[in-house]
Amino acid sequence: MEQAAGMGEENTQHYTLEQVLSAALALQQAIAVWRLPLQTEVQACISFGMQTTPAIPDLEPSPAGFLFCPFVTEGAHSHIFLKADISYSSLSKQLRTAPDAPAAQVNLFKEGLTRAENGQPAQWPVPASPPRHSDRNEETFEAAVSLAVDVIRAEAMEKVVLSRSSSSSLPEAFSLHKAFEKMASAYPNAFVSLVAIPGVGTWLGASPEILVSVDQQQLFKTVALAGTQPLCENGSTANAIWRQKEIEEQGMVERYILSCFKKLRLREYTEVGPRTVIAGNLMHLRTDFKVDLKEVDFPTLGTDMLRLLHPTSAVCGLPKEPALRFIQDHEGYDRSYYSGFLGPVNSEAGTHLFVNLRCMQLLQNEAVLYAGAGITGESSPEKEWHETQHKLQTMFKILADF
Ligand SMILES: C=C(O[C@@H]1C=C(C(=O)O)C=C[C@H]1O)C(=O)O
Repeated sequence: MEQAAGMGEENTQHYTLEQVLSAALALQQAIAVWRLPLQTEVQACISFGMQTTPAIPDLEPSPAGFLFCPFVTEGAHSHIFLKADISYSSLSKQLRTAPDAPAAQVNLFKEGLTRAENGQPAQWPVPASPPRHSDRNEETFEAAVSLAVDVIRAEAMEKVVLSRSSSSSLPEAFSLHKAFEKMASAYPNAFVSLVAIPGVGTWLGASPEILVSVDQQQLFKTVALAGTQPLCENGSTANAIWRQKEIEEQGMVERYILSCFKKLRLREYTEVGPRTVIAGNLMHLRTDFKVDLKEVDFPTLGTDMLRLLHPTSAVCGLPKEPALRFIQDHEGYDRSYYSGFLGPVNSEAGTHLFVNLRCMQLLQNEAVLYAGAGITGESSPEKEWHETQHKLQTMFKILADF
C-alpha cells in the first residue's frame, strides 16, 4: 500500500502559480485555480483522482476540494469533484499536502515542479470529442428569441434564458496562466477560475453570480442576479436607469429563490436589494440573500438550496421545466459546463459555488466563448443579441490582448 504523504505536510519551498499550473498540465493531473471576488489571493488544488457523480453531491461531509458541475443535472456530462490532494496559495507561495494524499504521486508532482521551472508549457486537456457549438448568427439567434417571446406571450412559460457559443482562434502568444491573470484583473468583482481536467477539458471564467456559499462564519449566501446593461461611461452605477423589462426579469429570479426557501420552510433570511452591481463592462441588478447558520439550525442548507436552485431562473427560466425543454429544443447546441456551477468546497474560506458564466472552453487552437440573455414577453430580439455580444466582449478583448 502507498504511504500517505504526512499530516497536512508543509513544503517550505516557494513556487509560482505558473510553475504549479505547468506541472499539473505536464503530469496530466486535474487542477482548479481560483480567485474569490475582491480578493488578491489565488488558490489552486491538484487532485490525483477525480470523482464523478451522476447527481449533485452532499457538500457538508465532503473533504476539501473543488466542484465542477454541468448545466443539465441528468445529462451527458458528469458532476466532478476534485479532492484537494495538494493545495496552493499565491500568498504563501507554498504547497500543502492533504494527510491522505498518496506519497508517490505527491513526490512525482514535486519533481514535476522542478522541471516546470525551465520546461516548455504543456498542452491543456481538451475533451475527447469536440463540443458541438452553436455559432449562431444574428439572424438565427433572433429567430429563437422571437419564438421564445411568442411562447411566453402564449403563457406557456414566463422567462427563458437563451444562449449561444462563439469560437475564436487562439492567438500565437496565448498562455493559460496569463489568460487567468488577465481575467482576474479585468473582473475584480468576479469569481475567476481555471479548471483543467484530463478527459473533460479546460475552462476559464469570471462569474458575477454566487449560487451558494457558506463561509467560515457559517453565513449562507445566494443572490438573484439578472438584468443587463452596458456600464455607464464614468464607470459609476449611480445614474443607472432600469427598464420595466429588467426589473421584472430580476424579480422573477428573486421570487424563485424565495420559493426555494419556502419549500425548505426557512423564514429566517435577510434580503437586500435589488442593487446595481458591476461585472466587467456590464451592470446587473442583484438582490443578496443571507442566512446566519449560527442562529438558524439548518446544517444541510447549502446542499438543499443548491439542489433546489440549480439551474436558477437566471440561467434557465421560469417555470424551470418548460424553460429547460425550450432550451434543449431550440438553443441548438450543448451547453455542457457553461451555466453549470463551480467552486471550492470546504476550503479554509468555506464553500463558494458560482454559476459558470462569462466563460470560455479552451480547445487545442481555439476558444469557445459562451453567453446568454434572459428572454421575457417584453424582449426585443435585436437587443438580446446585443446583450450576448456585450457579454462576450471582455473575453474577446482578453484574447485579442496577447
Ligand atoms: C446567462 C448569462 O447571464 C445571466 C443572465 C442575465 C440577464 O439575462 O440579464 C444576467 C446575468 C446572469 O444571470 C450569461 O452571462 O451568459
